[in-house]
Amino acid sequence: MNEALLEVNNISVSFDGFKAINKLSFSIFEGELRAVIGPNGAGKTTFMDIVTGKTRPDAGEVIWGEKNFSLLNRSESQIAQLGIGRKFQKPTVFEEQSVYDNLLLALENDRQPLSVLFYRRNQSDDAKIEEIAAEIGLADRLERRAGDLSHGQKQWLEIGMLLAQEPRLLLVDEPAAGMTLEERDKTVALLRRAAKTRAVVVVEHDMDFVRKLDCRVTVLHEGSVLAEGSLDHVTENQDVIDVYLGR
Ligand SMILES: Nc1ncnc2c1ncn2[C@@H]1O[C@H](COP(=O)(O)OP(=O)(O)OP(=O)(O)O)[C@@H](O)[C@H]1O
Repeated sequence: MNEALLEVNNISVSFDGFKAINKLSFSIFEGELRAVIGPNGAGKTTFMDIVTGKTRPDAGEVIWGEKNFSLLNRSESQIAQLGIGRKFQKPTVFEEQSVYDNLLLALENDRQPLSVLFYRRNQSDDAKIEEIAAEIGLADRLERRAGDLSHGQKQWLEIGMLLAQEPRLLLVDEPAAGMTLEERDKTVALLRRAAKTRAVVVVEHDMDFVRKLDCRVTVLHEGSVLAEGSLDHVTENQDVIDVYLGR
């Protein structure tokens, strides 16, 4: 396997004495698609909060990239700048703007405020936006108002907005929730495509969706890794059956 892109090492965090994350250690590798599953309260969201700098762990290390940067004591925006993008469960696109303008705004995010002020549409942005729109299946919806998109399309648009910032790691929280079966299948294809050129971590409860992702799975339970491997491997694990699947 490649070098670890992200390594969480022995991290713990308590809320009012309750250990939400308990000596959690695992790694994500460059260009890897990984599913993270586990029962409610297992610590999946808290794990993402720690990686993105929203929550500070009480102990442990979070190490990023080949230069082994510590992500602790870095702000959320610094961590985003280092190449970690996060997709929250609810889509947060600019409803009044077109799909094109939403993607443009995401591209502009990287630029200096002054250049945004004097912005003119240019060919390289057009090409980039068309490329992303094709990747997220919205190539024929560029002029559509984002608020008029379906729930699934909004989710894809937001993933596209994150891709515009060229993250090396994309964290995606429960993408399948609220989607039709057809939208789910398209989302699986989108995430699998996205993971060809960057690492993608997907937190998801929907087992059918996770099976279709066809990737390595990490099972969390009580803030630690309970099992890891292929979905078949972890679903045969008696501990996983006891705490998660058998309920
Ligand atoms: N800011 C907070 N303050 C207090 N308790 C918290 C906080 N954040 C998380 N917790 C608690 O930590 C535990 C882990 O929560 P977390 O949201 O990470 O689990 P999860 O695996 O994402 O669950 P779900 O599948 O329900 O989203 C839960 O018991 C939760 O109530």
